[in-house]
Amino acid sequence: MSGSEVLVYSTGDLLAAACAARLVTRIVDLQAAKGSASVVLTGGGTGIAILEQLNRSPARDAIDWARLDVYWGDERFVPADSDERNEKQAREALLDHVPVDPARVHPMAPSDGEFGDDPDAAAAAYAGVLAANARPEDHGDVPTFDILLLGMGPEGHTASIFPESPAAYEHERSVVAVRNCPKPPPTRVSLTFPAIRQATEVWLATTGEAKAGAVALALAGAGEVQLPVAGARGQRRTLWLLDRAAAGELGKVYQPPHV
Ligand SMILES: O=C(O)[C@H](O)[C@@H](O)[C@H](O)[C@H](O)COP(=O)(O)O
Repeated sequence: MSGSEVLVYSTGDLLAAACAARLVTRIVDLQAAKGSASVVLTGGGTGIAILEQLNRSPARDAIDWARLDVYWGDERFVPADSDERNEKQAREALLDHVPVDPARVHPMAPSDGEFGDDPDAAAAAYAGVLAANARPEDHGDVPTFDILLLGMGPEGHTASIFPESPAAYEHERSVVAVRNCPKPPPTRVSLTFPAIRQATEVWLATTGEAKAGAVALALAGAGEVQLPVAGARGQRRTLWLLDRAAAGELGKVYQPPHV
């Protein structure tokens, strides 16, 4: 995966804290430069831990929260009040504790929302939200997200794009419904590769020995259909944030700059 930067941290907690610090700095710089910033959040333990660390950061309110656009890379298609919801977890970890502008926070629909139990309708609606927020300079129907956060699974899924799944072959639509996911819950809504690759920067944050093989394969150039995380690239930057365990197999194929 050419052009990837890899940062390795001694523990997952340090990774989450360091990623939170990076987010503060990057968002503050973006807001100073262009008056606003946009981030795409992810679910999963590492993604939520980053938000929890950001909420605890002494520099948290250096961010102008009212000028931050918040999207999600994927969502579990469950009722709004389900603890499985990425949105609910993100709100509890961070968003409910900072003065975001509700009009600039864009969750994906729940299974008991206006689209009922129809994940295809929820996906189409989110594609419409992205299109409505895209500007002419974005050259399409997806905003150029400033920072897109992702996690990954041991078999190489990212967002809710799983190996050899229909979503891994999707290159037209920006958002799709995902069914029969190996990682519960089984039904989700997810950005596709074209939407993910619209981001200026993609930050992949993962921890644990179970991910080490997929990390090494992705950085060695595996294909995105068999290993979707290999397809998660930013237009200008793809940054991998790993703990030592997740970087454990890199020695065989990749020598990251250890920090
Ligand atoms: O909704 C989800 O489940 C996530 O978007 C998913 O892609 C997650 O980021 C990875 O499965 C990693 O999860 P962990 O960090 O918990 O291993």
